[in-house]
Amino acid sequence: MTLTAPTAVSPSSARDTSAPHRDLSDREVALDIQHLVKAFRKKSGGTLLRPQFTDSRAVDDVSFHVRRGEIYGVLGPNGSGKSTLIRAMSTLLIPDAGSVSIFGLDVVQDEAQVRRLLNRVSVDAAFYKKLSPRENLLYSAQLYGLDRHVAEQRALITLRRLGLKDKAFQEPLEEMSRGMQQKVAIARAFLTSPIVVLLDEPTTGLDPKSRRDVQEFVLELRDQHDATIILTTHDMPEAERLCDRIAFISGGKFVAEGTAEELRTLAGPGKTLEDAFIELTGEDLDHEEQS
Ligand SMILES: Nc1ncnc2c1ncn2[C@@H]1O[C@H](COP(=O)(O)OP(=O)(O)OP(=O)(O)O)[C@@H](O)[C@H]1O
Repeated sequence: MTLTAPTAVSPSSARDTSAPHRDLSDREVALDIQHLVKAFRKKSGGTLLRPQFTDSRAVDDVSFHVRRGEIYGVLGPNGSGKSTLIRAMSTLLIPDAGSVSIFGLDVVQDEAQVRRLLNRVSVDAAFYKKLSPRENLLYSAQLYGLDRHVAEQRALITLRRLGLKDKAFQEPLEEMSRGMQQKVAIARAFLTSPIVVLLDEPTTGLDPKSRRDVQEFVLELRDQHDATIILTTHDMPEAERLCDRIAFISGGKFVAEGTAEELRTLAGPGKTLEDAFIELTGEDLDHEEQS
């Protein structure tokens, strides 16, 4: 199936839990992704001595743009290519074809400048687990070339905002819950005051309170810090609550893109976003998640 760009929006009788529609069409383009392809070599057969390999496209000819201040969601099951897309946008993977530009800078040609503009939070954030959040963040601040004092203050403000107690700032990370560690990962990403934030499944595995803390922080970033945010998720209510526009990804391809309401409308009257996802991709998000 090819990318469907919904245009006409008819009233939907489905329960509308989505973010209020904001018209961002006059804003400048923050991210422009054109025909992006990233493949990985996978063993496809042969023998132990003569293995055969084929290239499998994790991201397959994906094009989209995101406007300044927009929250853009990429919704798809496990293995659909979300993380690969985020890593290609954040200079961690070199695309095989196509381009990613961030405020006019190319992620391959202008890598150093791009890294000053963006930061990424991933579900598998790496830390020195025996050290405290404070020690981890000060170490990162040093790598970023930031003033220790400024970095510490900035990290404390973010952690407090995310609901972490000051006391936890000094405890070893290995003693903290996944939710708390994720908040530390977010605080670390914000040390550099990025204007583009790539959030790869920021709430996966979090308890409801931590999930809500993180979601509210994302909205605050958008409203108070003029950040442009790309967010991947499997979570339909999260996508509806946070995202101005959503893309459905399946098998490395964008299958549809639009506001939550537009996507629901594509599936028909009275349909939910989940119904739309199943109808447009032929996949069930929950089922994929379990498998
Ligand atoms: N470094 C790699 N080497 C080989 N194959 C990879 C690599 N990274 C990802 N893949 C493959 O690319 C495909 C897409 O993976 P990706 O991690 O981007 O999906 P995802 O949607 O983020 O999944 P999840 O929700 O489980 O994180 C999968 O088939 C995966 O096995």
